[in-house]
Amino acid sequence: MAGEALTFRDVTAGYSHRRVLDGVSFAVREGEFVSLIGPNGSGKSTLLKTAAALVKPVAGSVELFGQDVCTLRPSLRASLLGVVPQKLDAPMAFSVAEIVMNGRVGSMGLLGRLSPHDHDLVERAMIYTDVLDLRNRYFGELSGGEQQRVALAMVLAQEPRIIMLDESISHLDINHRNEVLQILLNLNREQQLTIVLVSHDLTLSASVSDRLLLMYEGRLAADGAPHEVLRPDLLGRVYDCELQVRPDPFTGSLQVTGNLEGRKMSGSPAIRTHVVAGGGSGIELYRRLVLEGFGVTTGVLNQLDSDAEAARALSIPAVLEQPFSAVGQEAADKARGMVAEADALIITHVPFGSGNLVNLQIADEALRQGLRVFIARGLEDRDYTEYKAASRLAADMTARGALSWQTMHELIMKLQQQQPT
Ligand SMILES: Nc1ncnc2c1ncn2[C@@H]1O[C@H](COP(=O)(O)OP(=O)(O)OP(=O)(O)O)[C@@H](O)[C@H]1O
Repeated sequence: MAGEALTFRDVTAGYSHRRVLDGVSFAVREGEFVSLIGPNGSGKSTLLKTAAALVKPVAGSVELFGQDVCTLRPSLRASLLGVVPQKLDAPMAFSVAEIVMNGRVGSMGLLGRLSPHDHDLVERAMIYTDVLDLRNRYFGELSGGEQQRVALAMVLAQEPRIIMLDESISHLDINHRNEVLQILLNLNREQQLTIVLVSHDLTLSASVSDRLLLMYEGRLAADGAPHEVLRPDLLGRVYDCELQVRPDPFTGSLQVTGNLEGRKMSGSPAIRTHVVAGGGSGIELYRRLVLEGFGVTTGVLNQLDSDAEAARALSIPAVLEQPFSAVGQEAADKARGMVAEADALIITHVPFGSGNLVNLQIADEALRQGLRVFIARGLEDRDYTEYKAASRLAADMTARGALSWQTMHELIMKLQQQQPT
């Protein structure tokens, strides 16, 4: 069995004021083709940077072929690992050929010259990636896709034993993307090159990879064969949306698709929601509810609150109170009128104080009248009312049938499951 090419042992890493990776452990064996997937900001690029020793772990260790990456000499590290970044930060006034030659710098002799063998490798890398015709052009004047192919050529010329690609094929047109993938697959099969591909294309990742690593909020949420990782329930939790997974009828490879058909069908809003928000706790939810085809009203919010701004931008009817004022009788009654038209009332992760407690009391009245009420979990941690009045009321409402929610995906599933008949 092949040895371990890349090993992460309980790695915690990040930037000066921000921890991103949190206890990440996995091993990629030599000759494996692995895709690293996960939502934006989940830590994929940071993981790649940690593997390349550009980010140093604050705990745990990273090994390349059994050697601690932080103690490897840069030239040895370059012979083991090549990273194709999302965007190559190369001097714009360098020619394509000069940049690709840069891939051989680590192996230059004492005289600092490239050997004929080096020149052959540079030329082959340019042929593989279809940039030979661009060899005399300035890097800065190339298109995004052309620049990505040059970056890949530079790493191929480096002849590393592991190649990591950070979304590096996303800008390529379909022909070049397929060609690059074919090159990677050939190198993987014929020369046991280990590949780690960061990709947002789950279908593509499933079709080319032996294994998928799924990142979520800086941790490894799943590690396994595509059919073990691409499970709708798991993807739903991680991506916070509904995804379908089916085998391709011709190739058998898994295909992951969003539920756009459902969205297109919803003409007039099937479910009208009233959202109790504030302090920015509603922005993402408003957007999501509107995109999913729900009717949305909101309030009572204070004018100038970021939720009030978001509601205005999304044309969501809102009841507003003066800035920095407690919710008054007139606004509360207007909100009651809106709630009377709703099929469900949602309380976000909004903090409660004496000024907005009335919003929770309106929700309580609605619950008593049979409206479905959804309360974001953890209200006790956001309760600034005297004697914890808000948490006590919320607990009482929960005992009388109010439902709790944490993620938007969970909330939307619950809203859809319980459509009014
Ligand atoms: N140089 C940096 N300094 C501080 N924080 C950073 C830095 N680079 C990234 N981050 C933060 O670290 C988190 C993880 O970012 P990272 O780029 O690793 O995610 P990703 O999964 O690659 O995202 P994407 O899919 O959007 O490329 C994000 O919250 C990001 O804002």
